[in-house]
Amino acid sequence: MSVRVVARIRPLLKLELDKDTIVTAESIGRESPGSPTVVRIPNPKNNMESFSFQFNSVYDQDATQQQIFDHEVAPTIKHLFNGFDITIFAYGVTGTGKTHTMRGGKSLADRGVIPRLLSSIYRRCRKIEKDSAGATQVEVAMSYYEIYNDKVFDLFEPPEKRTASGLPIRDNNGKSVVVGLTERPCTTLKEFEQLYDQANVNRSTSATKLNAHSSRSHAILCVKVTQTTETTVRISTASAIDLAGSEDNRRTENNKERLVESSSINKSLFVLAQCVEAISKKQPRIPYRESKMTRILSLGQNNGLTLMILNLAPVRSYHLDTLSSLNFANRTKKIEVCEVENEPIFRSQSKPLAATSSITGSNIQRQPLRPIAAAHNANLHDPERKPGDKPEKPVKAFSVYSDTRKTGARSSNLPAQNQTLRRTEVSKRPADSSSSFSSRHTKALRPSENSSRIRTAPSEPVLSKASIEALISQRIDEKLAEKALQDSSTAAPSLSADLQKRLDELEQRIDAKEDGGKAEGLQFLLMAKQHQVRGEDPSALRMYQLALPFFPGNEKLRNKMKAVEERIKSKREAEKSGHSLLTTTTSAAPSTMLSLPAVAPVPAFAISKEEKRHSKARRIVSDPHDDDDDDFTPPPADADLDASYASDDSFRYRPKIARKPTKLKAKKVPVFRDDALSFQSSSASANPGEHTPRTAHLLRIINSRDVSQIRALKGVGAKKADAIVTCLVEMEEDEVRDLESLALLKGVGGRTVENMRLGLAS
Ligand SMILES: Nc1ncnc2c1ncn2[C@@H]1O[C@H](COP(=O)(O)OP(=O)(O)OP(=O)(O)O)[C@@H](O)[C@H]1O
Repeated sequence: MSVRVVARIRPLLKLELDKDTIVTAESIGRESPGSPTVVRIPNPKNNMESFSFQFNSVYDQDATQQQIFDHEVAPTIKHLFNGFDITIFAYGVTGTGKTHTMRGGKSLADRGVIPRLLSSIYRRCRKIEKDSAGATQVEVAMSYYEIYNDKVFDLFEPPEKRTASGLPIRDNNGKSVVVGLTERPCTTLKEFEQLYDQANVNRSTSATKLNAHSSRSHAILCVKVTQTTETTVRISTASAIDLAGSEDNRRTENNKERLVESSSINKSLFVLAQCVEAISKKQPRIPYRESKMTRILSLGQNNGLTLMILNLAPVRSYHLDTLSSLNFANRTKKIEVCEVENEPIFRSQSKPLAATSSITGSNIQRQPLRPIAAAHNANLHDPERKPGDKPEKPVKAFSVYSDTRKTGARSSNLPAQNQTLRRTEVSKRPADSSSSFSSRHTKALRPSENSSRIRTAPSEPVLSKASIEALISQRIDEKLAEKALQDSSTAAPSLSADLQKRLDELEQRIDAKEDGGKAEGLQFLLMAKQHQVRGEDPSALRMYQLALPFFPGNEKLRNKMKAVEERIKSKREAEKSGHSLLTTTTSAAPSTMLSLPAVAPVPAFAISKEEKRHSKARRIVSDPHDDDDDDFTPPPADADLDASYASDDSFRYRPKIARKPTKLKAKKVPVFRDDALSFQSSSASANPGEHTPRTAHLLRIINSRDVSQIRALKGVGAKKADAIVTCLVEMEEDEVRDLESLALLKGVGGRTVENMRLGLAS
């Protein structure tokens, strides 16, 4: 099923005026007036026009905490107890009410999703224990942590106990887990409240111009529910995530410390948007690993149920930020998550219960995914696939709805994404086709041998012969599916397999270098490179700008930025002169577009020329019945260069317009004299066989891309070695084939090559 997305418009704050309200909730068509599903917002270019975005539900300013909980969260609780993980996260710009929604206030009426969730969980625990006359025991334990400046900190630990690098994240059975988190058993609501309040004191919050109590971190609360019967143990987790809000630093007037926090927040949200974009475009690489938040959230990779609460401010001062958020949410709602329950562990064959008491660290106990679900989602068997077809999408445990408009969508009252169920609908279990948590009947619709075994009377043998056989065959299936997944992933599209590998290596290096600022800076550099590789120069420039504070005075970085700036400038000039039609469209962009956040958190995805032609048609002009599900795609701003860097335009996805690969151009370079051979500057790649042993050795070292080996070469320091590897990553060719090509790498030059070569023992 897809991620359930609901929007909540917060009430006006003290200094906000009613006349500035621009965001409203509306119902469509035949739906009852009491259940709005559309957010309407004016076109920033033309107030007479409006855009509308449809979600599963929309809550207006007067919606209460109770309503949000009762309609959106309460229905998920029975699924939690049926073995599904649930993820609830609040997303939105700073000051839009995420913390209010998730945590809420102290009074009963003001309590947010989290305390209500816990209250409900405890109620259900008691009921289960009572109904089973004590045969089923339910334990609740919690861990609570924050991601601050891309580092993970345990909120159950006081700040003075934190290490500078935070807690590491590891992959465990395809799940990202934080190693070394405290897990607190928590048996009553009162106990929970004490723990939670205490932990929140440790959370990084601070006053900004936009919010007196702004969260400076992403906070993740994991509630582990363990149900134990005489024969089985079933563990499921509810994760409630209060994301930090994106910020326009020109509006916040943040100081240096806030700026660093803010750029980290914005970066992680930007990566999240990139992940959503990559998923929706079925790109082979989803950049989850580029930020800790996306790794942990694993949107689209996590199993179970996912609810996103999109928090919106109603007023004009948030106009563009709100559009950005709506755009993001519009894409997110199309992500399909795999609804897989955590199978019970049979106590007779599992480790003792004590060993399963932690969901954190490496000892997480979870049954593998059901092979049928995994295989289904991994597209392992596509009978219609022909040899010449495009490569299949990479193996991820999700599938994605098409962005394209579906004809006939209006004929149904169901939210648009639920009308577009395609291939998954056929083979998925019936529960998957439901759009609403409340309408699922998991147990009844998911008969499985295991679940029937859970209900086995205690007097029966723990495992019958048939069940052992079934278990063995299930394990074999799982192993086969696992292997197929691995095989399939290695056969992922080779479009840029090599490049991909190098990027991954770079990522791993960054991961390994969790040494504070530098790793952060390297992350930005990595992202810059990725953008550059994709031909998205404005985004690359933005990332270089974000990296700059981490490498102050780095001339190379500045030069790189200059080069990118020039490239953008000339591209724009070429566009202006070559595509007058396009220019006409872009010049229509509103001036307000230029005032988008300096670090736009969410890309306003650009449209292709073809789409641009239809963009008018996509806008919904005062038509309350129009349930157009397409993205809001404002035309690109006709920004002058500098302004465009600061605009969303910088983050627009540009269709790949015949990007020129980085080729080593033949230009005049020094003549290198080796012991026996000399290579002329303009010579094509020399045959490696012609190299002297020393040159061949040097090229081998360079092509190893091993920074430590390269750094050991004469005249090459750490920075230069890094720069060389960076160039190699960006390079179109597989390897450097001769000394001339080596000298052409940025920052190398003839003298360095000569030094490197002479420094090697012949
Ligand atoms: N539904 C609501 N009812 C009443 N007040 C609200 C509501 N939503 C938000 N507020 C108020 O708006 C202000 C900002 O809300 P909150 O701190 O929850 O925003 P946020 O999105 O978490 O911001 P940040 O990302 O900076 O942490 C707070 O004063 C909060 O009390």
